[in-house]
Amino acid sequence: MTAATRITVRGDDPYDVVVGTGVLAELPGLLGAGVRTVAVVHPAGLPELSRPVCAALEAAGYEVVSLPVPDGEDAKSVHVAAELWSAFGRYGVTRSDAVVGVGGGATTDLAGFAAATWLRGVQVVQVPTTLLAMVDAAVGGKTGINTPEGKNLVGSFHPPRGVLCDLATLTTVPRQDYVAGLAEIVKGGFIADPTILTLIEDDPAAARTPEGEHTRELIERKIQVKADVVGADLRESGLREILNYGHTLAHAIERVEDYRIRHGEAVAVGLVYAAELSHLDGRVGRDLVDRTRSILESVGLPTSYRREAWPQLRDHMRVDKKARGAVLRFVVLDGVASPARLENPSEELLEAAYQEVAR
Ligand SMILES: NC(=O)c1ccc[n+]([C@@H]2O[C@H](COP(=O)([O-])OP(=O)(O)OC[C@H]3O[C@@H](n4cnc5c(N)ncnc54)[C@H](O)[C@@H]3O)[C@@H](O)[C@H]2O)c1
Ligand SMILES: O=C(O)C(=O)C[C@@H](O)[C@H](O)[C@H](O)COP(=O)(O)O
Ligand SMILES: [Zn+2]
Repeated sequence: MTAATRITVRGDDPYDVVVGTGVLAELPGLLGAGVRTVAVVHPAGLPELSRPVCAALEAAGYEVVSLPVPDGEDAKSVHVAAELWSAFGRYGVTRSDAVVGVGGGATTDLAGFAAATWLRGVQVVQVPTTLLAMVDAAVGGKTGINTPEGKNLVGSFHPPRGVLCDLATLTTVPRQDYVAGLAEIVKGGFIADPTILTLIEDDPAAARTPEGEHTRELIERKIQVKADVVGADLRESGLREILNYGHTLAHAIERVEDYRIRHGEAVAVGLVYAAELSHLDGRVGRDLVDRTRSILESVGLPTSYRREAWPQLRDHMRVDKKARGAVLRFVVLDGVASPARLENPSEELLEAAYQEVAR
């Protein structure tokens, strides 16, 4: 066990992100007063993650309902959400009760969405167990599910009551899933915290493991970036869009792949595309694009995608949430830690940037 760090997310309903190793005992303290029943939503195939959570809650006197859901992205569907709503009804989850989401970002997105919609909103505490979920998905209150038309198209802003990141859970995360989480950390480096970039550049091999010398610092720095942004702009009326850097293309790739590519891997390609757009629009030098590619490749993330997919990708980008009518809007960079918006880029620019990531 290590001493816990508490990162506070400000806003109308502030909450803490608790980070440490062996910190599960902190979980009951994150629930609000008056909770009796806790519905624990978790991937069906990972009972070793949900069992200790349920046990800690039972030991603290809560009535615990264990609700297994499909693994990964398959959980983010209206059908699975409907099954959770039925279960909440059967087990009598009331407005004074709580949902706890345990798992990767897909599970916490679904659990948050189910909590946001049940009885028009019950409290949720997130217990992320992947790198990506700790540094991004579980923090900030964006919840969502996918529809046949695209990624996260249905959802709500529903901040958690608290977030518990037990770093001990990271030791079992498959290596490729762990590395995928680094894409969101690198994103945080480019939009806001350049120290993240130098920490990875100094020792990329260490960054790839939960045991790395700077792992905890990388995690806490990225959580701080996210906390600062969502604390100032929960509903993405402006500033929060910077967290979407790289995501316009990434979500289109995920849709084209029918979600059989990891979110973080698609984000890695999307980060290179956004850097290329920034360069071709005359905002940054080629060095920033090269640095983006080099840092992502140094940890084993992809930086290119199929050339022939462009027409399909372009079509899917239409439903990006930053679009306004037919006008596409991108987060780009004017430099490291200097995000900006690119509105209504020409088709030529969009395609020219894609040619640079195409293989
Ligand atoms: N809401 C947000 O702000 C936000 C931000 C970023 C990403 N996301 C979403 O997060 C999702 C991606 O999250 P992810 O990368 O965690 O993927 P994921 O949830 O699919 O998890 C990856 C895999 O790891 C398994 N797993 C989880 N914890 C484990 C553990 N401790 N040990 C072993 N296996 C474990 C999962 O069951 C899954 O098979 C996407 O749906 C993405 O859209 C949301
Ligand atoms: O928190 C945010 O805001 C983000 O954009 C973080 C992203 O990493 C995340 O993938 C998010 O779910 C994308 O949001 P969307 O609104 O484009 O679906
Ligand atoms: Zn993301």
